[in-house]
Parts: sequence; structure tokens; C-alpha cells
Amino acid sequence: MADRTSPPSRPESAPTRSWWGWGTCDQALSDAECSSLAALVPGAAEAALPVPAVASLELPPVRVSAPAALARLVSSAPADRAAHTYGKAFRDVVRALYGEMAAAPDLVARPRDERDVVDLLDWAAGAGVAVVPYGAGSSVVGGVEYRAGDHRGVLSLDLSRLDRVLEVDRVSRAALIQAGAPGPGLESQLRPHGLTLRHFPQSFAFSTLGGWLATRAGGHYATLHTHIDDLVESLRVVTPSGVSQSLRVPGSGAGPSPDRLFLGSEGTLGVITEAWMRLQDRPSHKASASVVFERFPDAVEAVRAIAQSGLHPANCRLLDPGEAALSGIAAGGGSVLVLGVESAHGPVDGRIAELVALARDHGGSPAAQAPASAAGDPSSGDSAAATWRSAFLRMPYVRDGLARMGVISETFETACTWDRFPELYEAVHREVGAAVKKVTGASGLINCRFTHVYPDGPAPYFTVVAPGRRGAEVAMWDEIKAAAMEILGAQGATVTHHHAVGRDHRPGYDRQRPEPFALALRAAKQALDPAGILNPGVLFDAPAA
Ligand SMILES: Cc1cc2nc3c(=O)[nH]c(=O)nc-3n(C[C@H](O)[C@H](O)[C@H](O)COP(=O)(O)OP(=O)(O)OC[C@H]3O[C@@H](n4cnc5c(N)ncnc54)[C@H](O)[C@@H]3O)c2cc1C
Repeated sequence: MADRTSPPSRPESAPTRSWWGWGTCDQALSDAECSSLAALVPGAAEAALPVPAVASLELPPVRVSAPAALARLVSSAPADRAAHTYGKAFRDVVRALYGEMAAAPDLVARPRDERDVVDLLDWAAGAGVAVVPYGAGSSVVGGVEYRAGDHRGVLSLDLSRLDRVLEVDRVSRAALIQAGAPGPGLESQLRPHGLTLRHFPQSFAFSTLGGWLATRAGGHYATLHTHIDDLVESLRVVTPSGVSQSLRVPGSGAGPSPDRLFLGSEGTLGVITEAWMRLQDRPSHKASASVVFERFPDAVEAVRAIAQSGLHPANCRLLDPGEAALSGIAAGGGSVLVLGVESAHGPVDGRIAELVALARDHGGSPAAQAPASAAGDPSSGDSAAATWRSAFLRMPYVRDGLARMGVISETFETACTWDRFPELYEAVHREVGAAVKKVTGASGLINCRFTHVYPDGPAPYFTVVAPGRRGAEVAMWDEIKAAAMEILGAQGATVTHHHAVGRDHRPGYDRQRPEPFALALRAAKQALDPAGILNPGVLFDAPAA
């Protein structure tokens, strides 16, 4: 039995989205905050780069116009074109700050329904216009930036008007959700039903269901359903060759999964318009605790034991000493493990106690043990978890502030088996450290945390911070990024655990992907997008326009 739902309420005066950086303008660091932050990074610039006004940007001339029947969906306003030029990687933010707008799309279209998507693709295929599907533009891998160069024009296809939860099936605990629904919007439409998608990437506030599906995003929870893939019941995708609708079933062994073809296809094979998603009851019992380890290898062993214990913590973030210090949790050189458990059905205090006991067996000292709570914030009662959580949510704004001060910051994430992790960790510090030194002349910071853990291995997330040279930040970042990709490949680790491939991870992905699979992907591209208009250059080389 499915319930039709009401349209989401849209606030009259939402804060203005930043066109160049993360989030909303009101949350961005002030010039003074940028300067005091940069004082912590020796070699940083003395004054913050100004943020250019959109009116001062030199955008390339618009080369194409949509036919009259589609004109109502399309904008060529400078603010729209500027905001849709890049994603939100460091190199995107820096280029926006320098006013480099050569990659701006000619047009931004905001379809209101599937028919509009079909019509826009039909027109674009006939006119040789590249189409870049756009959720909320939080890509950190060049996923929404056109770089192919040989199309007659570029259309950014912004799905933000497709933002509704259309139906809720309470019995099967699933919902039909439009692809442009942003994280907070879709959760607020599910809340009255007592349900949640329970997918909370760090970018939750400014990313969409369609973007998560197209990039196989990773949520906040450390074990079990780590990727959005696990929550998909069926997908509806508009391709230039027709609409693909997969069957809504809890499981199926009928050949290769059609959903798997489109999950992670990053806008290259079709435009995801709707998905039936598996939901969960909202958790009502939560507890968290943090454990400090003097030795990082002991902490890694503790996390392995936890990941293999079957206790499935919702949160299992291991912060190495540098990361713990940067987050303001432990300044004394220790590593910190932040644990969290939750349930919609019963008390969790026994489970958190078991997890802490396992960590203690491996040399950890509980820093604070939270009482199980009956509701509320998962970090309630545990100050390290609360400190970490607020630093985590503020981090993207801090990264932008550092970018304005000429400080390079790069984050790269991966996954490898437990047997390889110690060598990977050493190799990243050695090799990426050498690259940072060569490129910037400084040692910089290289920190690591685990975002997700599996019985057979962790997903480590590395953060690199180093002073850059004004005007050379992007070239310096590119060199450090290339070194990081090289070392991940050499260590048998994936080029990305959840940030996707886009354009920036292509070299590593091309080395990692088996050649017969590459052949099959290119054949799928040819069949579904014969004119080669969809997000050219992502996942594989753009066919000639
Ligand atoms: C501060 C920050 C934190 C982040 N944290 C996380 C995290 O915790 N976990 C994680 O996985 N990622 C994270 N990311 C990366 C990013 O948020 C994800 O890749 C996210 O899934 C992108 O969603 P989006 O709606 O913004 O998509 P966009 O950035 O707009 O698009 C991403 C890709 O998907 C394609 N696409 C978008 N919508 C559709 C559609 N409807 N149909 C077909 N293709 C489409 C685009 O063409 C592009 O290739 C983070 C990024 C930032 C800047």
C-alpha cells in the first residue's frame, strides 16, 4: 500500500548558496577568520584572496540557444552559469576564486518532470550539445565540469526541481523519491512517516539522491549499509535511447543487475530521475563512546577486531594522532576511536559496552563512556564524539578559508584489505610526504581517519594540508593528487572508496579497471548515448562529437 505524499515546503528566505565554495554564504569564514586560521600554517599567505563578485566574472560567450519550446526551462544568467561551472574540489574553489570561468556551461536547464528531461536530451543530441547532469554540484572529482572541448555547446542539467518524495510504501518500508531531492529535503518528507533513508554523507546538506546514486556515495555509517547502492530497490533512468525502469523487488538473481549498470555511471549513460529506495525506522536508542590509544597500530588492530566481531557499530571512526589533534579531540599524540551504536528497537548500552571492551583488550583507554540515550544526537554524552562531529561539519568551510589563504588542501580516500593497510599507511606518508615536500618546500600535514570499516579491510581517508604559492595552487595540487593516485595503485588500494571517478580520478581508474570491463562500458555508452553528449570525459574518453 503506497501513500502519495505532499510537496515539500520550501522556506521563503533560505540562506544564499555560495557560487564559488561550499554551502551558504553566511557560513563562509570572514577575512579575519581566514587570517587567524592561516596563522597555524607556516608559509601561508598574509591576506585572504578576495571573493570575486559574479558581475565581475568574464564568462565565455553563450554559443547555443534552446528552442522556443524549452526556453522556459533554460537560463543563461551569469549567476547560474558561474555556479554550475565547477564542483567543490579544492582545485574548483581556487579557480573560481581566481575568476577562471572558461569552462562555464552555455546554459543551465531545470527540468520540472521526466518529459522535460526527455525533450532536453532530444534537443541536445540533435544539436551536438554536451549535457552534464547536475545534482547539487558537490562533486570533488571534476564530475560536473565540462572539459571535452569539441561540442557545439554545453548544457548543465540541474535536477533540483525534481525534489519530491512521491510515494511511501510503509508496509515494505520503501519510498519513491525524485533524483533532485537534497538530503535535508528528502529526510524532512520522510520524517512524518517515522522513516529515514539513513544515508548521511558529509555533503548531506548540499547533495542530492541522484548525485549519490550516480556516484555510489558513501554515507556516515561505518559498517553494514555503507554505500547508497545497498539502499536501492529500483531505478528510473532517462537515456538518449529510451527510458530504463527496473523492477521493484527486494532481491533478484535475474542476470546482471540493471541498477548496477547505472549506479556509479556518473551521468555518462543516462539521467536518473527517480528511485525506489529502502528505508529504515528512525533510531530511538543511541549511545557513543571514545577510546584513546597510545599506539596507532594497536588502534588499527582494535578496529579490525571490532569490524570482524559482528557488532556492527554505526560509527567507528579511527582518527590517527594528526587527525585527532586537528579535530581538537586529543592534543597529546594519541589516536582516538569514536564509536557509536543505534537501534530503532531496543537499548544499545550492552553493545557499546562490548565494543569498548574489545577496544580495551587492544590497549585502548575509554576517554568517556556515554550513557545510552533514548533519542537525540548520536554524540550525546560523549564530548570527543561531539567535538569531532562539529569539526567534521565545519571542515568544508575551513578548507575554503584555507584556499583563500593560498593553503593547499587535498583529501583522498580509498579502501584496502587489512593485511595491506600498515604498508599503505607508511607508503602514503613516505611518498605523498615526499611529493608535498618537493612541490611546496614544506613538510605539510598528512592525516588519516577511517570512514568505513569492513570485516576484510578499512576505508582510510587522508587529508593533506600544505602552504601553496599564489597563482600555482592548482598545478601544485595536481602534482600531489597524481602522487596520491600513483601510490594507491601501487599498493593495490582503490582509487576511490566513495568520491567517484569523475575527471580527476581518471588516470587511477583507467589503470584499475579490467580491460574487458572497459570494453563493455564503452559498448553500453555507444548503445545508450550514441551521440556522445552525456558528461563526456567522465569514466571513459569522450567520443568525437
Ligand atoms: C565537503 C564535501 C563532503 C563530501 N562528503 C562525501 C561523503 O561523505 N560521501 C560521499 O560519497 N561523497 C562525499 N562528497 C562528494 C559528493 O558530495 C558526492 O559525490 C555526492 O554524491 C554528489 O552529489 P550531488 O548531488 O552534489 O551531485 P553532483 O556533484 O551534482 O554530480 C556528481 C556526479 O553525478 C552526476 N549526476 C548527478 N545527478 C545525476 C542524476 N540525477 N542522474 C545522472 N547523473 C547524475 C553528475 O553528472 C556528476 O558526474 C563530498 C563532497 C564535499 C564537497
